Order: sequence, then structure tokens, then C-alpha cells
Amino acid sequence: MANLLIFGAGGHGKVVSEIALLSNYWRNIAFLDDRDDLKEVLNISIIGKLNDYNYFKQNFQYAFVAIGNNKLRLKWIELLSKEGFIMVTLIHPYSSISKSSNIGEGTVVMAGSVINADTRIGRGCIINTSSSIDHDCILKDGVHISPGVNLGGTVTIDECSWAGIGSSVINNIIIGSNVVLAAGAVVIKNIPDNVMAAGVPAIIKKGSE
Ligand SMILES: CC(=O)SCCNC(=O)CCNC(=O)[C@H](O)C(C)(C)COP(=O)(O)OP(=O)(O)OC[C@H]1O[C@@H](n2cnc3c(N)ncnc32)[C@H](O)[C@@H]1OP(=O)(O)O
Repeated sequence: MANLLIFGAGGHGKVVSEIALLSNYWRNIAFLDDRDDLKEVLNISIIGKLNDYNYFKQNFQYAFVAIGNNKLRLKWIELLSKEGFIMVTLIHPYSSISKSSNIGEGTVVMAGSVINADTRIGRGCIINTSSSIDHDCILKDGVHISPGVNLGGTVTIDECSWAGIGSSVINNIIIGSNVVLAAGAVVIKNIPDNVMAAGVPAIIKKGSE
């Protein structure tokens, strides 16, 4: 048994901690968070600020970054890996994950999610509640798939993009990096980097092609 340090005790951190607890693997779980007004969340202690990680290295070999902002999450994962923490992958037991798929370190897969054959998911991704990622998809590092998102087969999503709640992407689509898909968007054409797309069918609302 080992100890797990979770970086970030907000709403996302809460859900992450409950997934970690379900595995019965961890002897001790604690949070680091920058809020001053909180001492514990769901009976799990907040033992310091994010930048205090050095004090806890000896007791906590394993870490998970539960920060919602995609770029910030990846930055912390990179830093903590360099500092010698082992970044864990957390999988909810009520998710369905193909044996032929691959999931990167520092990624969480939440309850009710389905990941199908030959899909590749990078580091530090969030596969949120009840989302489905079909066969042969590629999700690069730092992607967030919000609750209720459905991706068809062979969809590629580049680094740090965020698919908003309930959005859908038809098969064989390529979505660039740092893209925001608004809640409920239905994507039927490729989307370039650095834009926000919304609507049914989705059109670019911010940024340009
Ligand atoms: C467990 C969890 O909670 S995980 C988190 C789940 N949360 C989400 O998924 C939230 C998703 N967020 C959204 O959809 C938001 O509307 C955002 C992020 C897209 C808003 O982005 P912003 O850049 O702030 O866009 P802004 O609000 O300025 O709107 C820009 C335009 O897009 C439109 N727009 C924004 N969101 C949507 C939407 N979901 N559907 C259709 N149009 C939309 C606006 O009406 C506006 O249109 P207009 O220019 O024609 O007036």
C-alpha cells in the first residue's frame, strides 16, 4: 500500500478522491490546495499549499493533479514528474475500457464512461462522467472530455482541447489544439487550433480559421 497526494481540492479533486478511494489501494490520501479557508474535503485532509510539495515527497511517492484548467494541469504533471513523483492513472470501476486501448499517466476516467477498441488517450486527460469515446480515437495530452460527450470512431483531438458538456463529434473528425467545444455542440467538420465552436452543427464562434 502507498500514499497518494492529490493536487487540487476543488469539485474535480473531490470526484477524483472518491475514485481513488474506491480502489482500496491507498493507505493514505491527502490534498494540497491553495485555499486558506479549507482544512479538509470529504474527510480528507488538506496538508499544505500546491507549492509545498517538497515537504511531502518522502511520505507521498504518488501524485494526481486534479486541476480543471488543461494547460495548468499539464504544467503541474510535468513539474511533479521531474521532481520524482509517480503520476497515477485513476479509473472508476464502473467504466468500460477496451483492453486494446491505452490511457496515459495522470488521466482520470470517471463513472459510466466507455472507451472503445484501439483508442489512445494521452497524459493528464479528464474523461468525465458518462462520456463515450469510440474506436480508434486519439486524444492528445491535457484533453478534457466533459460529462455526456460522445465521440464517434477515429476522432482525433489535439492537446489541451475541451469538449463541453453534452457535445458530440461524428466519426473521422480532427479537432485542433486549445479548442473549446461549447456545451451541446455537434461537430460535423474538422476544427482548427485555438477556436471556440458552438451550435448544431457547430460553427466557429471565436478565433479564426
Ligand atoms: C463536472 C463538470 O462540471 S465539467 C464542466 C462542464 N461544463 C461545460 O461543459 C461548460 C461548457 N461551456 C460553454 O458551453 C460556454 O458557453 C463556453 C465555454 C463555450 C463559453 O465560452 P465564451 O468564450 O465565454 O463564449 P461567450 O459566452 O462569449 O459566447 C460567444 C458566442 O457563443 C455562443 N455560445 C456560447 N455557448 C454556447 C452553447 N453552448 N451553444 C450555442 N452557442 C453558444 C454565445 O451565445 C455567443 O454567441 P453570439 O456571439 O452569436 O452572441
